[in-house]
Amino acid sequence: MSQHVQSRRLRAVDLAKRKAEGRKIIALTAYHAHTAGILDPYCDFILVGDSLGMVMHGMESTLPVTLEMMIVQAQAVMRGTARALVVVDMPFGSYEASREQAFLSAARVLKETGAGAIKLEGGARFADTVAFLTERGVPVMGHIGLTPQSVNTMGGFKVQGHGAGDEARLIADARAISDAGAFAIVLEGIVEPVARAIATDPAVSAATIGIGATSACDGQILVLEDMLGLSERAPKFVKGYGSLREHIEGAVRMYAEEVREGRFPADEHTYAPR
Ligand SMILES: Nc1nc(=O)c2c([nH]1)NC[C@@H]1CN(c3ccc(C(=O)N[C@@H](CCC(=O)O)C(=O)O)cc3)CN21
Ligand SMILES: CC(C)C(=O)C(=O)O
Ligand SMILES: [Mg+2]
Repeated sequence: MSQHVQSRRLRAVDLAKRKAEGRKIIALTAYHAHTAGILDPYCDFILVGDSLGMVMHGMESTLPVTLEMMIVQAQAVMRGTARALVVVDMPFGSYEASREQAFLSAARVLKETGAGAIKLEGGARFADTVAFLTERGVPVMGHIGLTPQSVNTMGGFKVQGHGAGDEARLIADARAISDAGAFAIVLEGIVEPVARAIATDPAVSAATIGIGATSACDGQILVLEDMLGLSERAPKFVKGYGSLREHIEGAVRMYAEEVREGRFPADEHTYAPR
């Protein structure tokens, strides 16, 4: 009898194992079906991030993003992918009020999109929420350090971990979220030695995913439009792997020129009568 090998999506539990295996976790954000499809063979997980508010909609922060916006883009990313785990950000206001609010919002995301996990921002104070969700079948990715939804209380998008007190707080945050059952934790905008201490902490069993953190993390993530060179401005931690802005501008300039001069459309772009 032949064994039928069914290809399936990676799951949160598969990524959790990577920490022990020492095989790096590759991740990028995506908000659209087609870009997500390009990433799918290369990424272990694709994050539908609430950064979509800033990247797609020109918002000044991620605060105005709604659960409905996240669900619509997560549906698009699910349609465009087959292999990668899809993780969806819980937007500001959809999970902080109570563990129950968090569960109801997370359940909507999993039911309406088919995504395999959610991500929420916050440290030790959200440990009970992480445990509540995990115990009820929702895989949770944590996110500590520079948490953009706290821009108003942080006083800007400020790198975290300066000073011994802040280091101790971040280490406690990582341990609390990990102990609560998070399968992974995003470490964003944390000074390198502190991020390294967390990523190599034997008391942190969750896989660590860095963005502006340290190469010692179990994986890395960037906002796709930033690394492609499409974003107008990108944080210092971004490496440009492409220059899409110039590429798009060049194409649009040529198109405008050809339309102006009547060189587009040419014969091959028009219909002859039958
Ligand atoms: N396009 C995009 N890329 C991101 O990485 C991203 C978003 N949007 N939106 C949500 C958050 C906001 N993020 C940001 C935004 C700005 C900085 C920034 O300008 N940081 C300063 C250092 C600030 C300080 O420590 O005082 C820098 O120079 O990088 C960092 C992260 C990360 N996330
Ligand atoms: C930057 C990543 C980690 C994120 O949370 C987002 O894109 O919203
Ligand atoms: Mg986010």
